[in-house]
Amino acid sequence: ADSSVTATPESGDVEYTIPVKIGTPAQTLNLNLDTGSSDLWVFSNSQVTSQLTGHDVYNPSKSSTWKKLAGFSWSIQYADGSGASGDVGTDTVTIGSSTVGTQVVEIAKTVSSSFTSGSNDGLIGLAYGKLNTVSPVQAKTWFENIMSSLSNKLFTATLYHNKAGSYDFGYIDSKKYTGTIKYTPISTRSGWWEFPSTSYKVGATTYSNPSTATGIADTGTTLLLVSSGAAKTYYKTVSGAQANSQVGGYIVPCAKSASLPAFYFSVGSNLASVSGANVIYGSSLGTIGGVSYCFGAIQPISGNQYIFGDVFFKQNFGVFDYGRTRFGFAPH
Ligand SMILES: O=C(CCCl)NNC1=[NH+]CCN1
Repeated sequence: ADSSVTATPESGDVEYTIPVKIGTPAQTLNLNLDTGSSDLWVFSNSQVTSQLTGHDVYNPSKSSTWKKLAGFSWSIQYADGSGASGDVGTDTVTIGSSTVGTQVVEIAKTVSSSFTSGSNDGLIGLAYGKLNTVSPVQAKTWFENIMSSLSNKLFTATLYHNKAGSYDFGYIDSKKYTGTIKYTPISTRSGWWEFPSTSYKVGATTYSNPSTATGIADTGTTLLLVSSGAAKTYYKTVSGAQANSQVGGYIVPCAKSASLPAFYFSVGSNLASVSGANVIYGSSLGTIGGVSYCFGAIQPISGNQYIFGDVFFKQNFGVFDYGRTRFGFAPH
């Protein structure tokens, strides 16, 4: 059955979690819906208790429908250096009113410090199953398991700054965006929701990326990670902006002044944009010369696979169309 679930921004819009019901009776955990990975893993009672403070925990021994997969394991490292690993089983997993009766659930035995101190109780990865880390047999994602029961094999993302949004499964709610949805074919070779991103625009000038440059639509990444050239070109136009090695990236004056232009970047053959106001990320890091500075939402990444994270989705409705191997967006 098609369904919708609330997407809650964790502090500072660092990530967006959804309530996921696992097992019988249902144990509800708040998972980070991550279109940049493909493992469904949860905090569990297999971890040392010092890792569990402040988290909801899945205890498979309390679920009558849990089945352990003996000899299976998982271990994942994310691009931001965080990671987790543990054991594997199956159980019933419900999001909204959509239930997969036998979903591979990866229970954590250990997680890295950023997860211990973070606000999620695990991740639900909705990229392609080919990125799943379960061994010796890779697992399908929850979406790959549910999609044949949906009206359309797609899900959409509607995220906001500091306000509850939603993920919808199986349908497109035309009230959630403006204008028309622009689609681009996805190349599934890598397993990510990946498409060409060969240009960007700052002010009136359009610049080229390498012809092989791509971007991925990644709700599990907080910011907009672009080429070093694009970041440099953008911040050159922002009075007061600077690359700050102490902070580890570009910082900008927090005052929402008009001097922050929009940043445009190609998603396939269409241009997407992030407004200047959305380039100011989080709250003040401190003052320099009496001016309070904030972290920039546009930051450089090495290589030519850019990562369009939550900053993109705070301004654009996203359509992950698995059935037609395409990604679509429209301003919201
Ligand atoms: O790992 C990535 C980048 C894929 Cl290129 N996104 N997803 C994620 N989940 C937790 C931290 N980051």
